[in-house]
Amino acid sequence: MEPGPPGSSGPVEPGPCLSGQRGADHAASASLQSAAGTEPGRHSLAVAAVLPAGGCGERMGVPTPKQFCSILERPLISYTLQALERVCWIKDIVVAVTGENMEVMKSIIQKYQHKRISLVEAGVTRHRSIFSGLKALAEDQLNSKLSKPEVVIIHDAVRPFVEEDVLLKVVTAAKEHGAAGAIRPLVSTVISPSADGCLDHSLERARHRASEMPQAFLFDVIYEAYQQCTDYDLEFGTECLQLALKYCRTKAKLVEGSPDLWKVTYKRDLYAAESIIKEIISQEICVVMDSKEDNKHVGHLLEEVLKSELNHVKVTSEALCHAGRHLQQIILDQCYNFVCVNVMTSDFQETQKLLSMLEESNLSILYPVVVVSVHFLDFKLVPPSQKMENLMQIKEFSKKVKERNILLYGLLISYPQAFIIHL
Ligand SMILES: Nc1ccn([C@@H]2O[C@H](COP(=O)(O)OP(=O)(O)OP(=O)(O)O)[C@@H](O)[C@H]2O)c(=O)n1
Ligand SMILES: O=C(CO)[C@H](O)[C@H](O)COP(=O)(O)O
Repeated sequence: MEPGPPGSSGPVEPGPCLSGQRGADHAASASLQSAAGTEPGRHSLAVAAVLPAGGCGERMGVPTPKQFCSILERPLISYTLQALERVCWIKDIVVAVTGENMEVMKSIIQKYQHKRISLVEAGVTRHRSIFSGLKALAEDQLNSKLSKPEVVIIHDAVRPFVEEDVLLKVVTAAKEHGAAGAIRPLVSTVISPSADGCLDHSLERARHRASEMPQAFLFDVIYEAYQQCTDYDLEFGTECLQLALKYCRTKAKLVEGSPDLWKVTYKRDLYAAESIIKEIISQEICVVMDSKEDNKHVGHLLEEVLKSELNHVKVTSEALCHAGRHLQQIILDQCYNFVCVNVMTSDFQETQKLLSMLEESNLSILYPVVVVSVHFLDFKLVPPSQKMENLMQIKEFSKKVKERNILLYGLLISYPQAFIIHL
């Protein structure tokens, strides 16, 4: 089966793998170590993850398994992998994929430069796929580059919005209780029908919860539970926490999760996921200026206009020329939109500086970063050949940084005309 959604668009531009750590990672990492009763720098808790990705997505109703459907030109599973991969304390990520989709998965790993991933053959049910992943992590595997973790996270490949804090919560709770899982309040009431299709009984909604993912387990607990499972469990079971309870008498700790943990199931969920990503990346705009002192800098005026026009968007401004410490922080705080206003020069040095900072930050690994480079030219004084040169230069930069998931647009302004070049 070929990857790509119904009517899927052109090639996907990869974002490289995050190599550095963000501040949040350090904090989470440190608290994981302390929760695990270890000290930073010494032996820390060994954590791995198993991602079942062997389903066919029947409910989505499209030929492509949903984990390979594209959202903003990138396969769904790549978002989920990246969300786990950026958590530095997850050592190995084992993905269960059908033999049929093994090559597709390999090409996604290569294209998006995913790291720390091992592939195993999925089973015919989700439980069998998870068991296959756990077997690969068990210590009795010959010639395996994987080692048995103390705690294993299980997370569906089709839940792309998993944050580090919930992973940390389930892992620390699993360390203490043996098992833990994310839950959400029920949206609808659960009822039980009788054989004749009539209501038998209804559950009190406030007393029940929806079980979501991620879940985490002491590896020995969940592996033992899967080894003892009946074929019926493996065929029809839908709840890993239940297996730990049934076969290891381990009562899972339940952890409140965020609404974004829901599982992409129906076609409309792909649109919902796309909207969530767009919302995440459109929360802030930073106007970058090429001079600090000038209060009348057109960048300040633009900032004011954007503030009054875009009510729900945080608008900040920062000068690039003063070592950019604040700008570094804005990038670290995950601002995805920049308008670089150049009044002092008509060359692209300032924009290039910003692009270098963005490239170094790895911000664009998960989601695209947009940069609009604004330049003022007096078209009466500047010969057409220079205008052309400027346009070509923006186009060249744009091509180069697109490979890094940075979308560069150029705006050359001369009164009274304005050109926007959509590159
Ligand atoms: N034999 C299977 C079946 C499911 N899964 C995975 O389990 C997760 C959650 O399952 P579900 O949402 O039910 O996925 P599908 O089985 O693909 O969907 P459907 O039930 O609509 O066919 C998905 O990441 C899916 O790929 C798996 O690894 N192996
Ligand atoms: O929600 C879950 C955790 O309990 C699972 O994702 C769910 O049970 C998967 O089941 P299915 O493959 O039947 O959709």
